[in-house]
Amino acid sequence: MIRAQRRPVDPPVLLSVAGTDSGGAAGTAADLTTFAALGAHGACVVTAVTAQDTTGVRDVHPVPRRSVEAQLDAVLEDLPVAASKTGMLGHPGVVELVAARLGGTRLVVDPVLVATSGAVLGDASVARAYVEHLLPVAAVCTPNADEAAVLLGREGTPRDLAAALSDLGCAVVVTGGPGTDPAGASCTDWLAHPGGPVRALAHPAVDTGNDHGTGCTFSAALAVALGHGDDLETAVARAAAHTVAALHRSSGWRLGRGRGPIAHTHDPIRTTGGDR
Ligand SMILES: Nc1ncnc2c1ncn2[C@@H]1O[C@H](COP(=O)(O)OP(=O)(O)O)[C@@H](O)[C@H]1O
Ligand SMILES: Cc1ncc(COP(=O)(O)O)c(N)n1
Repeated sequence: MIRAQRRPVDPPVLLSVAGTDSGGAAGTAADLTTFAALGAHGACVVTAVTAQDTTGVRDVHPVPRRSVEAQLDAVLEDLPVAASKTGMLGHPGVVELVAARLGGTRLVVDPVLVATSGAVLGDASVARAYVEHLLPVAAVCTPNADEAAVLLGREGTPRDLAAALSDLGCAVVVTGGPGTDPAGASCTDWLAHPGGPVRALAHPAVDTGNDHGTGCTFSAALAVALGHGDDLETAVARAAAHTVAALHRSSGWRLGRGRGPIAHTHDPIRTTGGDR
């Protein structure tokens, strides 16, 4: 007798709206692999194609707005998106488009403006569009301290920048690498809710030069946790733990001539050498 098979549970669908990185460390590559590592199905809307490696960005080819719009329509008209995240958007028109389509949903905005290598991936008009259109309708925004200062047009402590950005209407995590601790032993992220207190969230620092794609991985993991229904503090803690574990896995790698990729792998398949 053939028994009726129970239908497997559908994975949550997570959407990445980001640029590609030909070196496979940041952007779409980091987002989709993080979604997969955390058990989600990843959809991706590509906003720009970058020629990039571990040492820097050689070329940026923006995807036309109407193509970004068509990709967004294709995903949103077909798939039950539980949460989304944005990375490099590259053009103010694309920032406005994303605000119109994804505003008010479980949306994590990683305002990518400058790459780790120093390349500008979003100019002043993009920063203005984030402030005017996207941050007021996002669930949470995850700039590093430099990006937070560019968005606000002024310097400040990470705590102060987090509080000021949250006044725009969304929760904010100002992320900090190991440079936030003079001893380099811990990293502190600053979490601010609109109108609420700012909390310092510290975790151990990983001593590594392989951190290209870290911010993308963190914000993608944060979107997965929010898609699961976690509250923001739990989601931030889970995303940080995932990121730290990934940085540990790649810390001994020697890939590329520059800042190597953060690990996107889970349990690597090891070569056993067969029966020898
Ligand atoms: N060397 C590190 N060890 C542990 N955590 C890190 C390290 N570098 C970054 N992080 C964490 O990774 C997340 C993303 O931060 P960050 O590196 O500031 O992003 P970005 O790539 O946008 O600059 C944060 O939670 C931050 O604390
Ligand atoms: C396409 C793309 N998106 C995002 C980043 C930022 O990542 P990082 O800060 O690690 O350079 C990047 N370099 N390229």
